Amino acid sequence: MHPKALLDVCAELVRLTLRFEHPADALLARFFRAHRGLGPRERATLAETVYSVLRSKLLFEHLAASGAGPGERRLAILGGPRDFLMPALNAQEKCWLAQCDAARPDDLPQALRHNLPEWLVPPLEVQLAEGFWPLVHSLAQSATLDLRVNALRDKRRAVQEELAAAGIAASPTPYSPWGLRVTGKPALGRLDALARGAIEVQDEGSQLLALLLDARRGEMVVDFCAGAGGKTLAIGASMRNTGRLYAFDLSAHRLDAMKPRLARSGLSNVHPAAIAHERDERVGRLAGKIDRVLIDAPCSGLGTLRRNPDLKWRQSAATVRELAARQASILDGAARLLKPGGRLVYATCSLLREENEAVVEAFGAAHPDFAWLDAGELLERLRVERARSLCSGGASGSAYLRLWPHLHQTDGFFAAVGVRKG
Ligand SMILES: C[S@@+](CC[C@H](N)C(=O)[O-])C[C@H]1O[C@@H](n2cnc3c(N)ncnc32)[C@H](O)[C@@H]1O
Repeated sequence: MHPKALLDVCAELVRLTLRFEHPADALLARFFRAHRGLGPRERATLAETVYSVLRSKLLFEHLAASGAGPGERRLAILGGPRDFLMPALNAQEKCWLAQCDAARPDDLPQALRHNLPEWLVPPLEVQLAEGFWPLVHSLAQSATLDLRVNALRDKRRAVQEELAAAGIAASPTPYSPWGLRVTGKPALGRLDALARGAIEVQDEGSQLLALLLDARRGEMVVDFCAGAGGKTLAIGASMRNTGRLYAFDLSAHRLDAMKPRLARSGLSNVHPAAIAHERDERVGRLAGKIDRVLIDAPCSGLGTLRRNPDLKWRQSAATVRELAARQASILDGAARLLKPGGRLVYATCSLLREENEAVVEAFGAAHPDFAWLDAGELLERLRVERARSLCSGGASGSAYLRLWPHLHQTDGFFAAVGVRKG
């Protein structure tokens, strides 16, 4: 496609994305399905432009206030990869872009440097203090590409060698015993390791949540908010394909997406089931019978801003408040499943205390029949390197798993581990 035409398409996609009617990744996927003729380079340019505009929206809107032509075209010019789009610009646009590039970030107001919505800044500043700006900088980077090796199928070392033979460099993840971190963003679609279920794409942080549940052979386990099964697959493998693993979710559609992954993985201990709500009859029937429950609660997703920068504009203080109420209700419903001595892991990919510590601490205050385990100590016992550096909170300073992009190069995650007293 000629750069001029490509810039027009970039501008149109920016316009559609900034309506925030659909998640950016879904919008792009639909657009690419409808325009199958687009090559990999063109797709990459379009995606990079849209994501860059979402990441730096406040700054770009400020810069785009000068210049001429439609606003979304100016935003697309600011966000687009320079080498590819430069030939599409007229002389006036080139001159304007050079002026924009000359703006010194340090001279700009804070909001144009952090590019976060106003409501999100105080809770992050309070929590992170001097870590606030390192977090901001890490959110401007793209996320790493991590794989989880399915221990039922292969050893991590063997898969690493297989990838190397295919020209893909990968090294063991620093914390997860199952993970490989791939160098760059190679296409993985045609790899035999993927087809035979030896690997799944999964952020190292997600792997650590499944590890923390520590589900054992022969146990009765529930993945309460299983979605398309990212963590279900990891838990099923850690149970060595024994026992019974129920994968619950409200969305039958998401559970359906788990099926081909399950088939590849070789797991036969997983039982997906759609539930209507957290007090569903199915949940009631299993009350008091379950050894371990993972509650990977629906959340604001603010820990995944490197991958989903639109979330910071789609969420608000009000949606976070609503989510916190839903999370409390789901935790309450799911906890009933546990038998005495049974363990729950409550987890989110949110950065906010309101969806994390506050939910768990309110639940703890209302349920004296639950004791709380130290996540740092548990991960240490599971032989995770520098386990306590992944955790914070409580008297020990390592009560909760608390992963941050700027500290751990994972998505942001929270997890707390509770046990029903015997
Ligand atoms: C964070 S996502 C889960 C991601 C999934 N565990 C994974 O690893 O791929 C949260 C999921 O919770 C589901 N959900 C929302 N409300 C629920 C409820 N009341 N009971 C069970 N699942 C629920 C959503 O449909 C969504 O799939």
